[in-house]
Amino acid sequence: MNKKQGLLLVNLGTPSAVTPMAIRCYLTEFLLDRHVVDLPAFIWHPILKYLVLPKRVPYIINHYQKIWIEGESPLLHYSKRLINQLQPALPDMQCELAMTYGEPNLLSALNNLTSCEKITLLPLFPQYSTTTTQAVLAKVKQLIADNNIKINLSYIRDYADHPSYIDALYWQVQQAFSTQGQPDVLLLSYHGIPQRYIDKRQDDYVQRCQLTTKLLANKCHANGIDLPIIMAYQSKFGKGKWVEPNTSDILAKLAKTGTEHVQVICPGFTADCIETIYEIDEQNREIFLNAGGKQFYYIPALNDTPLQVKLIKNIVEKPPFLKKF
Ligand SMILES: C=CC1=C(C)c2cc3[nH]c(cc4nc(cc5[nH]c(cc1n2)c(C)c5CCC(=O)O)C(CCC(=O)O)=C4C)c(C)c3C=C
Ligand SMILES: [Fe+2]
Ligand SMILES: [Fe+2]
Repeated sequence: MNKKQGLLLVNLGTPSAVTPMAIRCYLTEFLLDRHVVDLPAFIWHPILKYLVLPKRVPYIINHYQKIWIEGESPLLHYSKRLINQLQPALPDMQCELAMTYGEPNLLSALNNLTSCEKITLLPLFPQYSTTTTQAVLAKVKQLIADNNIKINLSYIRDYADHPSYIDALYWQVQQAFSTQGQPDVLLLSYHGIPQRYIDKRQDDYVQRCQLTTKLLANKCHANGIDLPIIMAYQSKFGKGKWVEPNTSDILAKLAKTGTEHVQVICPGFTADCIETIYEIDEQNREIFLNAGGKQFYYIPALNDTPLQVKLIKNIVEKPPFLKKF
């Protein structure tokens, strides 16, 4: 039986294998998207091909190798598990997963949903950014036009301040504190973006991250968690100024000024991936401990937990900013 309603979850994308070719393919598609890198093509294309990829692919492949789970990238692994948990929780909806770049393919997911009367598109980026959410929206629009797909599609711009999202983060923090003890500082680390996108595109990403931080901090403080809750931006890529402060700088500074125990949560990542498992839990852990810190704990992403399933169910049932395509 065809379901009347459809739900399309879209995450970023990840290499399909830990081979130089697969990683090169993934990075090429991702980094050629003008929502991600906006440099003029005649400058950026040769830089990417002759400078960035020959350096980045051999560097990043070792890190992907270490984090690979059951034959696939963690981002894909957790996103697939999430959709499998979500489908029985939303029995009247047909749930599909796609990636902006690579597989599962966005066009196939759209085609699978054409028999639904109403479809909700939820980009899995809690904080809107032109580099992620807008990239999904533009690609979906293009695919619909190019393939003459007839669907009734609405989208959720983001859910940075959705009460169920703040609740889910709060419970994740609570759980960490009850198993690891309360740290001296809780650091919220969000993926960074180039500063010029904030200025040129009126991207409100930073405001959306600040709002999540404020609401989560209020919730923690209202529930008797009395410690500094701060935020920073990670994963700087390439030259040029990115939004600040930088996560690694903050962790080094905290350790040098006497903070012994830090816990880090990455609220912008719906699924654990190279940027959390390697960059935060390995690279930034080392930075903190080498600078004199004593205890570091990375609080996992919501992944396929019941908290995440409930969160998405609530968002879909009470959507914020539902917009027509
Ligand atoms: C100019 C480059 C980049 C921008 C802008 C950017 C924004 C951005 N990215 C995410 C989420 C993820 N990024 C991931 C990996 C990743 N990101 C970049 C570059 C930019 N990201 C690169 C080159 C990579 C690949 C890994 C690497 O070489 O370091 C991932 C993980 C993918 C995986 O396979 O695990 C996620 C998720 C957000 C939310 C964001 C802006 C808000
Ligand atoms: Fe990224
Ligand atoms: Fe990175």
